Amino acid sequence: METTQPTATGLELVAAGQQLTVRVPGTSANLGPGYDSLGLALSIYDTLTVETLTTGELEFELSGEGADTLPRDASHLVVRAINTALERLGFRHNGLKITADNVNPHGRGLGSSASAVVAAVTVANAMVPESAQRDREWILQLTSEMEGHPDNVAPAIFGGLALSWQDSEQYSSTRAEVAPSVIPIVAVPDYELSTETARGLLPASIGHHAAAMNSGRAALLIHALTTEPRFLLPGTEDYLHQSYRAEAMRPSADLIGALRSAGHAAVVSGAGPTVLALANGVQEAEEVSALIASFTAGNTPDVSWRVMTLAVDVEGARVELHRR
Ligand SMILES: Nc1ncnc2c1ncn2[C@@H]1O[C@H](COP(=O)(O)OP(=O)(O)O)[C@@H](O)[C@H]1O
Ligand SMILES: N[C@@H](CCOP(=O)(O)O)C(=O)O
Repeated sequence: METTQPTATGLELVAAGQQLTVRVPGTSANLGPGYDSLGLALSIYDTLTVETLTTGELEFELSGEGADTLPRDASHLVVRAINTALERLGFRHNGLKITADNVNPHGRGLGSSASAVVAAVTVANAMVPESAQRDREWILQLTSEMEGHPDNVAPAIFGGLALSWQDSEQYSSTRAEVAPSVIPIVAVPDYELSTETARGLLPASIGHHAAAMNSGRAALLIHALTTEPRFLLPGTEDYLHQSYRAEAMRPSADLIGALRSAGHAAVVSGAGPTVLALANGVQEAEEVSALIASFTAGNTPDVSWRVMTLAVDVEGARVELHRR
C-alpha cells in the first residue's frame, strides 16, 4: 500500500465507499491498411473494480496478465488514468482499491494499454456525481490523447468495428456493423513488442503511390468487413506499416505470409506481434486454425503460440456494478 496525494487545488472529493466494476474488450487495430484509424473489438475481456477509500492509500489486487510485473503504486497505468480523468472532471479521490483481472496479453498488439485507460477513465467518469459526468465522446477524446491514436480506444469504448479520424487535436469515431460471417482468429506469440518500439520503426513519410494503393485497400476493407467478406484478402493489404515492422516480428510476419499465400486474410494485429486472421465463415476459420497449427509446428519451433477463435464484441466497455 502507498499513500496517494492527487493534486488537491480546487478539486472536489469523490464520495467514498463506492465500488465500480467495468469490463472492457481487447481490440485489434489497423486490420491491415487502416493504420491508426480502424479497430475491431474482440471477445477477450479485462475486468477492473475500483473502490473509493478514505485512507489516502492505494491498494492493489492484481490477477492474470501482468500480476507479477505491473507496479503497485501511483505509476500503475490505471491509477494514472483515473487521476487524470478525475482532475479533468474537477474531482480527486482520497485513496483507491484497484482490483484487476487481466486476460488480454500485454505488449502483443491486442490493445491492452488502450483497454486499461478506457476502463480507468470509464470508472472515473462513473465515480463523480451524475451532473458532472461526461459522455462517451469525452472518454474517446481523453483516452485517444493518452494513447496518441484513437484506433484501439474507440472499439474498446463503443464495441464493434470503429472507424476513427482526427482533426488537429480532436478525435472522432463512428461504428460500422461487421458481417455476421466474419470470424476473428488470433495467434498470440510468446514474445512481446511494445507499441512504442514498433511505432519507432516507421518512416517519417511514404510515397504517393503507396498512399494511393493504401487508400484503395482501406476503402475496400470496410466494404469487405461489412458487406462482402469475399474481398477480405485484397482488402487487408497494407502499404503503410507492416513491411517496416516485419523484422521486429519475423515469426509473425512469416505466419502472415503463409496464411495469405493460402488465400486467408491475415494481418499484424495492432503494432504486433499477434497475428489476426479474418475468416469468412466457420469452415474457413477451421482451415485457418489448422494452417496456423501446422505452420507454427514446422517453422517457428522456438515460439509458442496461443491461438484463439474469438467473436466481435458489440458492447464495448460496460460498467457492470455501480454501488453508492
Ligand atoms: N491492464 C493494465 N494495467 C496496467 N498497465 C497495463 C495494462 N495493460 C497494459 N498495461 C501497460 O501497457 C503496456 C503494454 O502496452 P503496449 O506496448 O501499447 O502494448 P499493447 O499492444 O498490449 O497495448 C504493458 O507493458 C503495461 O505497462
Ligand atoms: N495504430 C497503432 C495500433 C497499436 O495497437 P497495439 O494493440 O499494438 O497497441 C500502431 O500500429 O502503432
